[in-house]
Amino acid sequence: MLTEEDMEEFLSKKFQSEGGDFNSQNLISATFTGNETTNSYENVAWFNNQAYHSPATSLSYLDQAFIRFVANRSDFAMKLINSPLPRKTSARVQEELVGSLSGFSIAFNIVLGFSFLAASFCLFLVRERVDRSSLLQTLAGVDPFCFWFSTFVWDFVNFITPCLVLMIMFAAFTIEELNDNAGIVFLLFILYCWSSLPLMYSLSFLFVVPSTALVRLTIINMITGLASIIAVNILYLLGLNDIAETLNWIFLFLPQYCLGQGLADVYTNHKMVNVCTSTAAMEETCKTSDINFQTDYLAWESYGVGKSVTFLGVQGVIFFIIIFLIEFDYLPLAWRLLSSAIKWLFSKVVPRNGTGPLRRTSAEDDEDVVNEKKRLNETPLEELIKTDRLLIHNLRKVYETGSNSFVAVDNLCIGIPGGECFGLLGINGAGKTTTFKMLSGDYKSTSGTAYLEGFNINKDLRKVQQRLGYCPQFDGLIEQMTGAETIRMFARLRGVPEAEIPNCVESLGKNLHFAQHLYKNCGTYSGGNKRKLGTAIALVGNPPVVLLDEPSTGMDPGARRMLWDALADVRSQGCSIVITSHSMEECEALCTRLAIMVNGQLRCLGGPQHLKNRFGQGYTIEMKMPISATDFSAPTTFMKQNFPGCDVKDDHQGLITCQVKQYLPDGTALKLSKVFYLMEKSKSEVGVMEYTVSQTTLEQVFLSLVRWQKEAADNDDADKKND
Ligand SMILES: Nc1ncnc2c1ncn2[C@@H]1O[C@H](COP(=O)(O)OP(=O)(O)OP(=O)(O)O)[C@@H](O)[C@H]1O
Repeated sequence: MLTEEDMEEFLSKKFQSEGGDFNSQNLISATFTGNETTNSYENVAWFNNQAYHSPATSLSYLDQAFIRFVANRSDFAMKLINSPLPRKTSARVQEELVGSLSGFSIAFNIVLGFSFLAASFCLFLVRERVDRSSLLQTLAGVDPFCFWFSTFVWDFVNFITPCLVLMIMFAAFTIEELNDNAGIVFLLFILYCWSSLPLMYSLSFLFVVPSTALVRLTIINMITGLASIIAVNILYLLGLNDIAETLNWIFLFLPQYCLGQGLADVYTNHKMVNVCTSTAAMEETCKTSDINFQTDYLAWESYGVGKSVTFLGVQGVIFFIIIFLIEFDYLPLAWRLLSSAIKWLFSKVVPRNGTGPLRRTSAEDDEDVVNEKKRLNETPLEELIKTDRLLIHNLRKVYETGSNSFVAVDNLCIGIPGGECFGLLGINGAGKTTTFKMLSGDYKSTSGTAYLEGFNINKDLRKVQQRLGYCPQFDGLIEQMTGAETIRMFARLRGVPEAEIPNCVESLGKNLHFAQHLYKNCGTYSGGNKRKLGTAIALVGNPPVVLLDEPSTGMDPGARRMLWDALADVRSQGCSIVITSHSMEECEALCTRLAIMVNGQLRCLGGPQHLKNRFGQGYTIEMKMPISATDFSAPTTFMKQNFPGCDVKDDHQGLITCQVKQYLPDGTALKLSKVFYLMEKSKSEVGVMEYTVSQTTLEQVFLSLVRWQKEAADNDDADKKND
């Protein structure tokens, strides 16, 4: 359409009148102004910038129209070719490098996801270690190599599965840079599993709460992986190649970094290889522009992944060595030696007042305890091994808490023959569990040792553990397994023949009275049933020595008696049992010998009757008075007059309890016949309705001995307050 109007006005009117979309209606136009006489023209080609080729098309049409007009040839036609100039090779390479940033973002996201995935493998390990379940497995004969190998194989299978899914996704989304090198990418994934799993295992030893371990290890993985990759790549982009190269070497010791950098390198190298090997000219340009690419993807130089692959492989070996150094106590030992050296140096620089570890007030040495100590220290070991199945020889444990040391077990000496049930009694904190932990190898003793069937716990711990059944104070069960599965697992570990296992499971369930719960998950068990299962685990495979730490806690009276029967059976078959309990009834029912621990030392040692005879304070007499009686002075006076030194313990609800001394002031023993004669007399003289005479109970012996620990503790507290 021709017009003489101003072009902008013309176009806006046309747009308004025709309506529709401006960009599709108005592509090109032209304005011609000029003077034929002076032969001067000013032509303008207009174009809509939305269309790629509109400038060239517009110019072409304008030129064609102008030539037709000037040459007066209406058939004149022009053909226009619009083609970009060829780009510089270096510009193309640069463009590919910028494009390879998507390789970086793929690597970044994979590392982010793997930070969570890798950390999740520590959850079960921390739980097993803290619940003492792994200790029980070790006691059942699991070799540490076997434990870590099977853990690794299982975790590896679980880890490699998401890696395979990722590779399927690369294929589905046609990420050809990774698909074309699937072998290398898969190798990176395999080696990442190989190195990151043992790293997580060794770090899991630092934690006691599984969820804390998961969160902290995820954060550690994210920081070591993402921050390191970002830092190195930004430094390269900023041209700070020297610093980036140094950091690259340092970060190669981190599995996360190796994986991320490796994947990004595979991606970039693929792009570079494609560009630089497309023509000879490109290859030349790449060489002259110092652009790195490797036709061998496993090359050591950039962008090969040789370094990442090698370092991932080496890391796996190093982290496994660390696990075994921890497992065999070399690393904790080195740490203890280092911290003692630092403490020693520090004490030289800043002298401290103090007399070494806080030793709890010492008990007066009892004759039986002294004799046992003497026997164990003076008899040759070869002789003792013949008579005593378990020998606890000057066992001592000092806990280091911050700057303080605390003696929990103080030179314990006990010999326990085969077929004995030995009770270790004491109030809370006396040191019983610590003793068990040292015997089971859970804790190292500070000094002294123990021998089980001649094997020294400090030198042949594995052999000791294989001969020991242990029911710890806290259950140590894997909550996802049923009771039957748990017993079956421990039976297999202890080498019970496969054919006998079903019978073993059923009989333990029946004897310990929890057969109806055998096929339920342990996590759903009540406290008492958990203790029954814990005891069953300790008894699986008939070990020669069984340690039971408060096995009957939480059991109902019926179940408790069933447990006693089961333990009595086991003892009669020749097994030595060492039991701790707060139930004196249980100790009287089960123990052939017992010791009471006070402040980490033995306060007394011997059979229940022997202890009652030695430490008993005579007889306990209970008198029942008529309900209407309100004045008890007459019976009280009667008792005090007839039984010198009589202690009236209680006088409520018409019930009077008196403690009568076994020996009279002149040293002669009080005869039972005299006791009954006087009590019969009390019926007629002071109106006693009924009476009972009983010997001092074990509980009374216990209370009289441990009262000493309480008093000592109270005195210690008072001293501290005074300080
Ligand atoms: N890991 C530890 N670090 C520091 N002190 C500890 C540690 N474990 C135990 N103790 C302390 O050692 C002492 C003995 O503890 P232990 O658990 O052996 O007592 P226990 O006789 O088994 O008590 P309970 O009857 O309550 O089980 C206690 O004073 C306790 O606080």
